[in-house]
Parts: sequence; C-alpha cells; structure tokens
Amino acid sequence: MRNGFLHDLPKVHRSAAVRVAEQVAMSRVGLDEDDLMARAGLAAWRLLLDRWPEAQRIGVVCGPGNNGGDGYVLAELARSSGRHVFVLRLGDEVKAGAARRAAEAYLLAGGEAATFVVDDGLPQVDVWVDALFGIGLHRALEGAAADLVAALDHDNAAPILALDIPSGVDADSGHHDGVAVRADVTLAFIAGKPGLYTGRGRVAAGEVVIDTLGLADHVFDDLEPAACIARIAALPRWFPPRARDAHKGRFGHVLCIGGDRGYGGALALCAEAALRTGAGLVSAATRAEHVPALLARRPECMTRAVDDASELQPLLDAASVIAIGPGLGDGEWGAAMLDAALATDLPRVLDADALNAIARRDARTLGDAVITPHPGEAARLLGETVAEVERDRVQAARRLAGRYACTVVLKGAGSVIAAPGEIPAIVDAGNPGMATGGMGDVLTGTIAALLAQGRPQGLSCFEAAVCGALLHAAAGDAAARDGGERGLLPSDLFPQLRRLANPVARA
Ligand SMILES: NC(=O)C1=CN([C@@H]2O[C@H](COP(=O)(O)OP(=O)(O)OC[C@H]3O[C@@H](n4cnc5c(N)ncnc54)[C@H](O)[C@@H]3O)[C@@H](O)[C@H]2O)[C@@H](O)CC1
Ligand SMILES: Nc1ncnc2c1ncn2[C@@H]1O[C@H](COP(=O)(O)OP(=O)(O)O)[C@@H](O)[C@H]1O
Ligand SMILES: [K+]
Repeated sequence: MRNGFLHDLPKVHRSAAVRVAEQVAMSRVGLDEDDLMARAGLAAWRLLLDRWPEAQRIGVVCGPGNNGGDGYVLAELARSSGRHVFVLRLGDEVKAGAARRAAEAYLLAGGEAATFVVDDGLPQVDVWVDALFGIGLHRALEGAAADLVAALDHDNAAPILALDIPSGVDADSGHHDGVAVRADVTLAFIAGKPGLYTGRGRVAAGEVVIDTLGLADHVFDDLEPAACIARIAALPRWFPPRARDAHKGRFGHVLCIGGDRGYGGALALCAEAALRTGAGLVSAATRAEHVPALLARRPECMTRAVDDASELQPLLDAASVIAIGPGLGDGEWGAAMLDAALATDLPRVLDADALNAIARRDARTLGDAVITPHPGEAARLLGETVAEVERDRVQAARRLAGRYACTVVLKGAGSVIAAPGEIPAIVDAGNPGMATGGMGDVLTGTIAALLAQGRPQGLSCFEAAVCGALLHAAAGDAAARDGGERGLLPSDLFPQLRRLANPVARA
C-alpha cells in the first residue's frame, strides 16, 4: 500500500491488529495484562477528571470482560480519591484473569456494586463510565446489557465517558443495530479503531481521544492499518503558498458537465466550487436555458450551451479535468454527455446522475476517475441495499474501488475514501447541516479543481479525493459554526473553501 503525501496521516487499526499489538508489547517490553489494564483505568480516570473536575458521584457500568476490568480499575481510583462511586454490573461472572483481579480489588477495598435490575432504574450520578464491552463484542447486545444501555439512553441526563468503544458498537465497522451507548467522549486504548470514525459508530462515540497506554508505534510495524484519518490539521500542509510567478495555465482547466432542464443550479454550484478552490480555468457545459443565469451569477465561468455531444467535443479538447453528473438527469441528453466524457482519457470526477447511469449500464472501466456516491448511489453501484453499505462503510468503499477500479468517496457522516492499492482514509470532519440538496455538487467541483491543480506535479485521484473531501467537510464545519447547522446552504461553503485552501499568511 502507498499513500503518497498522505503517508503521515494518523492510522486506525482493527481489533484483531490491536490484540496482536498488545501481544507484541507484552512479549517485547515485559508488560502483562494487569499492567495494561492499570494503565487503561488510570488514563480513563485522568480524562474524567480533566473533563468533569466537579463530578462527585460517578457511576460505572462494568461488563464481564477486560473492558469491565478497566472500569473496575477506574472505579477504585475514583473511590480512593474520595468520590462516591457506584458500580452496576451485569449478572455474568467476571472473566478470570486481570478483569477478575480488578473487580476483587475494588470490592475488597470496600467499593459499592450492584447487579443491574431493569425495574430499579439508574441511580443519579454526575458522570457515567461505560465499561460494558470493548473490542470483544461481536454480536448485538441483548438481555440485561441491552436494557442497561436503553436505560442510559432514556433515563439519564449525565454525560457518558465510554472506555475503548461505546458498548454495542462494532469496533471494526462502526455498526450497531440500534442498541449502543451514545457517549459524549470515548477514550480509545492503544489505537483508534475505524468504527469510531464513520457511520453510526461516529455518532455513538462523540469526541474521540486516544491513549496508546505507553505502547510505541513500532508494535504496529507489521500490521496493515485499517484506515488513516484526515483531519483539518493536515490542510495547511496540503495547500502550500502558490509560486509567485504562477500563471493560470499551471492550475488546470475544469469542465463541468450537467444541468439538464430543471437542474441548472447543481451545475452552477459545482462550477463555483471549482473556481473557489483554485482551478485555473472553469467551463460549464449545460442546457441553453441555464446559460444566462450561470453567466449572471459567475461571469468567471465560461458557460456554453450544449445540445448534443458534437458540441461538447471542442470543450473536452480544451479541458484537463472533467466533473460530470450534477443535474445531468436520466434522459438521453445526459446519457450522450456521459458517453462523450467517458470516451476521453481525461481524469474525471463522476457524481449523482452519472453514477446512476453507470449503475444501470454496469460499466466497469471508469479510467482515471473519482466517483462520489452517497450511500444510496453506492448501493445501486454495488447491487446491494443501503443497509449493507452502511453496515461497514470502509469495506463498502473498498468493494466499490475494486469493482470500478477507481477512487471512491463514500459520502455521509465520516466520508470514506478508498482506491485500489491505497490505505482507505476517513474524513474526521463534517456535520449534519451538510445533509441538504446541492452539498454533493460542491464536493464534485472541489475534487475536480484539486485534481486539475495537482497536475502535472502528480496529485493522484486518491490524494485529490482525500484533500477535497476533507476541505469540503471542514468548510461545512466552519460555515455551521457561523450561524448553525439548520439552514446551512451549499453556497455558504464558498468563502470557507477559499479561506481553508489558502495557507496562513506569513508575517
Ligand atoms: N487485553 C488487554 O491486554 C487489554 C484490554 N483492554 C480492554 O479489554 C477490552 C477487551 O476485553 P475482552 O476481550 O475481555 O472483551 P470485552 O470486555 O469487550 O467483552 C468480552 C466479554 O463479553 C462477552 N460478550 C461479548 N459480546 C457479548 C454480547 N453481545 N452479549 C453478552 N456478552 C457478550 C464475551 O463473552 C466476554 O465475556 C478492550 O476493549 C479494552 O477495554 C485494556 O484493559 C487494555 C489492555
Ligand atoms: N451527517 C453528516 N455528517 C457529515 N457530512 C455529511 C452529513 N450529511 C451529509 N454530509 C455531506 O454532505 C454532502 C451531501 O452530498 P449528497 O448526498 O450528494 O447531496 P446532493 O446530492 O444533494 O448534493 C456529502 O459530502 C456528505 O458527506
Ligand atoms: K465500552
């Protein structure tokens, strides 16, 4: 796997890799299970003190495995510091080994614990610690565990700190079937897990904090990461200042194709995004009736009426990158435009109706392409249900990348970018204010512009897709901070895209 200039993004690991890393640490450094559990419990207690310094009443829900063991360690630290601590456990016996020793130490020291009974409800506390299940959970919660999680959801106003992973969430995929702890903060041990960053797991985890428990990076040396995480901190590095002698010919020519009758706005958003993220030239090919509106809104965009594919050809000849799909429609006009675009060997970003057309045709050779499906489009492209796509978003993105031999941006909470031979990336930015029509059109134009500017220096489709998806999500966050999520418009992103795509000016 190669990740080009993205190589230094932080990595996350599946639970099996974390278990191998634990074994490597234990055999090489001479640590044992109790040492790691002690470190995990202490790290969690310190984080709790940092976030909720005033908390006097601390509730800890402890499961039967080592996640529960971490909870007992924290409970004892909190108890011996003078807090009022209350452990609620499930009926199951605590597993032998470090977890049982931690539970016994807490009880022997005089710690309070009770078995959860659904009719008794939950005691009033200032903070709950979720130590029910961690990476050992591989099936849906049921019985008392499910009742306890439901009670934490419905009968509790106190904040929740989850240990390692919110209980009920699958650490590798982020999937849960509706019964999972919804944490305010999750402290992940040893390494981040992909399920904390995408789909339902992202929502359940809240803020994610990672504590390596003192294990050095080399314990992961021989392990393939599940994904890397793209965060806003990376943006300044990816957008260095422009050379002082630059000219527009260096920054590519994006041709945006789409906007069948009734859908002109989608193409306008795509083209303006390409301009605001730095393309040297931007053209738009659309239906004749949209031309005046597009020109009035953005005279910088070279907007042409195109009725048939022969009129598109000179525009294709002049372009360096194609963005096709926004408002393309599902009629003959759109199909002819798509045929003409796919007949070139230009790098391309395919979205929306272009993807639906590809799904219908079962086309497999998309060339040097980025596709940007939302889960519904991804399901059509894979011939699967949306639920199957959402069950494991990283794997679904990988399946798409394999099937169409191109770069994929699977959109949604925690967008996933995958490409053949690359470690997938998950975007750790974005917000539900972005769930509004036209937001994807802005993403299409953004990625096309980055692809255009990277060449000929060599920004790959994968790199442009990761940078573009992060830039777009971060611009959405900045726009939401400035006025809220509800009512956020795709065009609100334009000033933010421009600001974030420019490095901080040096004094
Ligand atoms: N192994 C180690 O050295 C370390 C482990 N740590 C903690 O240990 C956790 C993993 O511990 P475990 O492997 O014991 O696994 P868990 O504590 O996550 O859960 C495993 C236990 O729960 C039961 N179980 C799983 N799914 C269930 C379900 N749906 N309903 C009811 N019971 C279910 C299993 O049979 C088993 O008894 C990590 O997430 C982390 O919190 C940390 O202490 C750091 C060090
Ligand atoms: N809950 C969310 N959290 C983060 N990003 C989101 C969320 N909902 C939507 N988005 C982002 O907003 C964009 C929506 O794109 P899309 O569904 O194609 O909309 P449209 O087709 O209307 O333009 C995507 O980039 C997606 O990742
Ligand atoms: K947990």
